[in-house]
Amino acid sequence: MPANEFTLIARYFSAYGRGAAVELGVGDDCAILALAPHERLATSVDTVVAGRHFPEESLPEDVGFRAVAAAASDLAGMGARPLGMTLALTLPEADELWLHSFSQGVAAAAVALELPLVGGDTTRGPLTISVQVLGALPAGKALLRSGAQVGDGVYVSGTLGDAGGGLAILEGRYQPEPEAAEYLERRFFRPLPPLALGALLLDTASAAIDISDGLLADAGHIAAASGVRIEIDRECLPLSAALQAHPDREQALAWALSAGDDYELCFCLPEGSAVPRGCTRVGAVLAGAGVVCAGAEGLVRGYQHF
Ligand SMILES: Nc1ncnc2c1ncn2[C@@H]1O[C@H](COP(=O)(O)OP(=O)(O)O)[C@@H](O)[C@H]1O
Ligand SMILES: Cc1ncc(C[n+]2csc(CCOP(=O)(O)OP(=O)(O)O)c2C)c(N)n1
Ligand SMILES: [Mg+2]
Repeated sequence: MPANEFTLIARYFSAYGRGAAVELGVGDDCAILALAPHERLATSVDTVVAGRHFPEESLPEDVGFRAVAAAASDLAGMGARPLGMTLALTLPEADELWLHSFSQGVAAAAVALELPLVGGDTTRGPLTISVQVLGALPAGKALLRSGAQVGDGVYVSGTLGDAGGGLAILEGRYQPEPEAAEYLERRFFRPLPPLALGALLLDTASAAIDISDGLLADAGHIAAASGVRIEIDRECLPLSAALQAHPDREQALAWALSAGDDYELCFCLPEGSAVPRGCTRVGAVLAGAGVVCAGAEGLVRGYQHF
């Protein structure tokens, strides 16, 4: 007999819900999560669709991991402490091999990012995966897009452009050495948004955003929300060893500026602030509007869904 939706939920999605904040997880009308006194709830949802957010032929385990990480990235961008997540899943059929592998990826991300799976929804239709994340923010603190001040430095975490390179490999547009290929594909499928860095920045950063659409586009959201101009220096962009080995530096820089899928942070710090480990200064906040980057005039900024 084919499994019904409750069997599928029990089999694949009910075992990853334990966490310090979880009072009630999968199985009732709502989950119940506890906030500490003086904390507030931060929440965000992101959907991923085959062929648009990941190649159709991706391994289900990678799809599951990536969907959770992409959603968790917004908690990092806000400085929120992860509490838990819910998963809304629309499936064309009850393919248990697919579900087993997918749920392993979700579970791996749940552990890595400390986001217990506390609830969700399972329906039939074209494959669509939505992850809602729940986080906690201390009273009066949050990393908003709107606080950048003229004179601040602009920083990013980690390295940029790796996922763009990974997608190019998956789509047959780039063939590096096997070691670089493995690293770049992993950066596409297994991003780890820097949640601890987000929380650390709550006391120092004037503004922040997670980089999902590419540095130029996402820095543009800070510039617009803060009423400032941001200048990015292409030569300062942090590139991984794998991208530095790219024979065409222009292509590597283009990925770092505009391919997106990085799930790193872009943030602004007042002059003289200590720079967190693993972060790089890439530009400055000036009076005016928009994002300027010499040498990047022709690049498309941000992924357009419509
Ligand atoms: N259908 C919608 N209804 C209400 N708010 C939405 C909807 N789609 C997006 N938003 C909100 O618009 C803002 C920008 O969305 P998006 O670009 O997806 O942000 P992010 O890159 O952080 O995921 C966010 O605050 C998001 O919550
Ligand atoms: C097959 C495939 N093609 C293209 C991309 C590139 N891409 C798709 S959506 C996107 C931006 C982020 O997605 P969005 O739904 O806008 O997420 P949000 O900004 O809301 O977090 C990027 C860079 C991809 N990840 N996979
Ligand atoms: Mg979104």
